[in-house]
Amino acid sequence: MHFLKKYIPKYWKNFTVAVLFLTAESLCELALPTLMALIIDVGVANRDLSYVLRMGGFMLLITAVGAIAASVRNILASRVSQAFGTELRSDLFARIGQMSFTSLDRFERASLITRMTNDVTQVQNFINGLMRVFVKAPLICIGSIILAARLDPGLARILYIIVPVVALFLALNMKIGFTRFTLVQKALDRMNSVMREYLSGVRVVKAFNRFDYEQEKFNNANLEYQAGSIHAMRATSVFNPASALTVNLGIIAVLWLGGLGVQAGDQQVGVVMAFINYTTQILFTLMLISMVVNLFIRARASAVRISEVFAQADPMESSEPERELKREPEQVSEQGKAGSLEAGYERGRIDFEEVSFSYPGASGEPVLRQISFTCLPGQTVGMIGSTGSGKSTLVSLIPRFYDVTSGRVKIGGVDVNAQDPQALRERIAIVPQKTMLFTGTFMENIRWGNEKADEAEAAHYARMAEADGFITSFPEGYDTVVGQRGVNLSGGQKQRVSIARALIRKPDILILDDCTSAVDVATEGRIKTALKAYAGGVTCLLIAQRISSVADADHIIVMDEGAIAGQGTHEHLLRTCRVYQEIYRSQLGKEA
Ligand SMILES: Nc1ncnc2c1ncn2[C@@H]1O[C@H](COP(=O)(O)OP(=O)(O)OP(=O)(O)O)[C@@H](O)[C@H]1O
Repeated sequence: MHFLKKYIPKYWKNFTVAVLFLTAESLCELALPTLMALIIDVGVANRDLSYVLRMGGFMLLITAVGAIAASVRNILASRVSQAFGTELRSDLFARIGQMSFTSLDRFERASLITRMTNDVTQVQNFINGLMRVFVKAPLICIGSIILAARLDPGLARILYIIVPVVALFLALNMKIGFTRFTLVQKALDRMNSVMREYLSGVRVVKAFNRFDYEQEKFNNANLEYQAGSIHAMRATSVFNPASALTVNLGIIAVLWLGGLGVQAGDQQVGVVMAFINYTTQILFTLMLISMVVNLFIRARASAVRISEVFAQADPMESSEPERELKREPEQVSEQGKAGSLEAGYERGRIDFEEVSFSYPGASGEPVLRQISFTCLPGQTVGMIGSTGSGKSTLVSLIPRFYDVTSGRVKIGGVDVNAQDPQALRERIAIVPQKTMLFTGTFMENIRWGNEKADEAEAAHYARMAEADGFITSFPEGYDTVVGQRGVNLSGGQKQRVSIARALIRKPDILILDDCTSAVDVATEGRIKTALKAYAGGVTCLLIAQRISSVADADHIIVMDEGAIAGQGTHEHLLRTCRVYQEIYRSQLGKEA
């Protein structure tokens, strides 16, 4: 839970001020029973009305001071806990944003949402609770014991018994509650996960009429959450009544022994009443502690889950920083020469050298085996192969979404492991296989790729991606709001908007991962012609299912079961590559 340390310097001052007001509030509360004992034993016993009024007025004043201190403390407590919660959520969001795919894959997406929301709230509630009992509880508890002992050392022995017993109950409560509340948070994760999956697949669920099945899945997760919560509550519920019972037994003992003392004339009524007040205050404080202990148990379970996100070691963070843009010229030409006829610095050049890759945590055969190829700047390289042959995985190594298991991926002649992932990605634009648009207008979605680009540029690239036609057919044109994930668009329309979003980035390397699969052949042809004009010095990697999509590429790579089955031009592959011939035959129905 080291992550909490970061917030201490920022909030300790307000926290301390809140605690000071809390101390004032506690001192006021502590003084009241003694004042009351004086009113009864001195004022009432001696029928001294002016003493009663004076002390009564003093009690009122002290109560008012206590109330003001409590209000200020409440305001400060809310301010500190809310500000802390907001900052923690924001830091978590930033941390998740920095995570590599390797780290992200370790967490369920729904679990990350629960951690950012519910878990942060639990910690925030605890901090708030802490400012209600921190200092106050021990102060009132110890102060009550001392003041009660001063009033009557004999009766105080009862307190020496009940306080440790109640403290033991609190400790047990904490120990038993922690594991159970951790399980409750996990059950909440599962429930969120079912909900999230349902919402993202709602069309499929409706198309297959499987709502009942999904409903049952949700109900099961919901019941599991309920059972977990009940189990946790049940396991810890015994401790509060047990504490109350212990204290009440103590009060009975005080009444009994005090009553005997009063009867025998050794004891004053006011003292017995003050003693009972102090005992009740102790009970109240211990209850308060118990409430905060419960908050603490949940907060601790939540803080552990939050710290897992912060502690997620990211292999990419530990690698060397970017240095390729500042390389010495001699070094550049040497690296540039390797495997290339052209020397010098080539930002769009891609080299794969004997690359093998397995997804972190996955067992079995590597997804990619001994991949070697080179894309020269400005080349259009097609990539084709059966489904699951590793095409998307291969291109995900270029922006360093994952680190290779062995071999080297070089961009611009420099190993990607020696480059800062963020700077590297600045130079690459990807149109992913699964199109993703964000809530906002067409214009916002396209300019999302490059904030600096103006509206005319956005329209220019939309035309290039064959998106301008259908965008302008909407009454509000580029200002039409695209629903969440582009829900109000067809698959092909979404693909074209995401192509425009990539083009506006003006990258050194453009990766198009099967992004015209939902576009008709004629439109695809026009996009490709436009891309040729656009490409210039841009290296374009084009993954496709249709051979016609890659046939005119400068170079084609054929993937088969994680390895390269052949590479070269269309004609060369038709002559030499069996896998390519098979794809060609299956698609065109003619012999190669
Ligand atoms: N995040 C992941 N974790 C573990 N394995 C994965 C992951 N993503 C893909 N795989 C596996 O890697 C292999 C290659 O998948 P990949 O998506 O790269 O293939 P592809 O050639 O792009 O397929 P398609 O043409 O269907 O998109 C598959 O066997 C797949 O199961």
